[in-house]
Amino acid sequence: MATRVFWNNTDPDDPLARALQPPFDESLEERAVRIRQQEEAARVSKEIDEEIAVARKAYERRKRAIKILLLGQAESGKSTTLKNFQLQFSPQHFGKERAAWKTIIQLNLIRCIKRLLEALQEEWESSLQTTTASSIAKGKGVAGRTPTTPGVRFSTSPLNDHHRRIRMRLSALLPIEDELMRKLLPDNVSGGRDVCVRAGSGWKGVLAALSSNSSTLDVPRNPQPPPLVSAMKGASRPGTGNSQFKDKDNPSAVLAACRDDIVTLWEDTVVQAVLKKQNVRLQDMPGFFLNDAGRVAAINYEPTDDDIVRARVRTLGVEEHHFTMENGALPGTEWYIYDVGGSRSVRQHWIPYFDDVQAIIFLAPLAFNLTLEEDAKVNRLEDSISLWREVCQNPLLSKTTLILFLNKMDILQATLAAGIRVAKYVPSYGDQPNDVQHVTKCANVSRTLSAAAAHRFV
Ligand SMILES: Nc1nc2c(ncn2[C@@H]2O[C@H](COP(=O)(O)OP(=O)(O)OP(=O)(O)O)[C@@H](O)[C@H]2O)c(=O)[nH]1
Ligand SMILES: [Mg+2]
Repeated sequence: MATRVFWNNTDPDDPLARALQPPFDESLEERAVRIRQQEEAARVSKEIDEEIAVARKAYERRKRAIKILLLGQAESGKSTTLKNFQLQFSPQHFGKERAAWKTIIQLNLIRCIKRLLEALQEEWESSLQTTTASSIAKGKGVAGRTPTTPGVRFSTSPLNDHHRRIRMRLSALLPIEDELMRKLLPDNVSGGRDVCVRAGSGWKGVLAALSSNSSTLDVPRNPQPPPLVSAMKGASRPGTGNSQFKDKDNPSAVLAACRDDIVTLWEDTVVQAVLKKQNVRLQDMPGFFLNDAGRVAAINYEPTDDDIVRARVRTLGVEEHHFTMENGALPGTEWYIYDVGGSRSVRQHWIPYFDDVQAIIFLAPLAFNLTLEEDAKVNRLEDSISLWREVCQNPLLSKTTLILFLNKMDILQATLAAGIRVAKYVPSYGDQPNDVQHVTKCANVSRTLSAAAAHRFV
């Protein structure tokens, strides 16, 4: 058998060749061992050569690929832009992630329900009163009942026992949320009201596996009566072989069991009045799916493309998305899109990506009446403007193409149509007309920035 050796110099004066010479008195066994070692060394060397060739090819491919960095404050729409891009130009890749998004959408719905239940709880607590002789005389009491003894606590809320019962049943969704969040973020980072994911943690794989496992569970197609009730009473125990134990950990089954309650509670006029009174606009929450609850909470729910685009996860860190364009102007080209977290505490992680991308797409939502979630003193529009200014003036980006997307136009139009005045929230806006055209012009500060103006697109 031919043996490949590292060093093939047979010059007797060469010190390395001399050192590698087999000893004169080498036995047959020693020779066999030596040859085996040489063969092993040759195999390892070949493997290393192949790995280097693969890495070089990947490096060349990456060098030729189009690399884009998405920037902007939290909730500016970076991940949504990425999803829209994938949906448009790489639909097969987009479709493969459907299972992971299903769980995120279910979590988004559960978060909305949680906020709704909190608002109801606040209403009950704020309406609690203690009877006094005068309140009894006025006939005040719990819906339809008049307390007759002074010192008894009662509620003056229009919410009644029917709402209370629904709320109790829906509270079974909360442990599901905790459990899913533990699987998504084992280090338990709080994302405030949002579902969070850590970049590079393989969260889509974790969720896709969860989603396919839960669809193979023995779940009732028409959960009547809801399995949830027995789960809440602790009737199902592990090891009993009762499929209802599995159901209580399965988001699809629990949501299906709660579906009618969710729809009933959300559509209830008294509940809507309470939300209005408390100034709680759940429809403005990122990842709002209560209007779709009948569909999303169905046992056989499959997310639509639109659901996936609307789903909300807060990005922590920087996520690299690599895909090949399937259609469009450049089919077959490889793209790397970096999606970053936008909240103030994570913006320092953007810098290492600055010198490796050809273009930056900067998302600036025209949310003039909102403040940052991480700092309620900072107006979102003003933050976007100063952030865009910093990006434009960064010397590391002097050769990078910068593209400004003025985002969430639909929200701007609705806000202006509701008569909300920009100057009230952004004093520097002055007495300019309160219309889309002027707000857009105000946000487009790039015109005033001198640095590398040739590379700015708006
Ligand atoms: N109405 C409306 N909503 C939008 C638009 N673009 C994005 N959204 C919503 O805004 C929310 C935040 O969008 P994301 O894309 O998750 O924001 P992000 O910039 O990635 O946020 P972080 O990951 O926290 O930095 C989501 O619920 C989106 O559905 C838009 O043009 N109009
Ligand atoms: Mg994001």
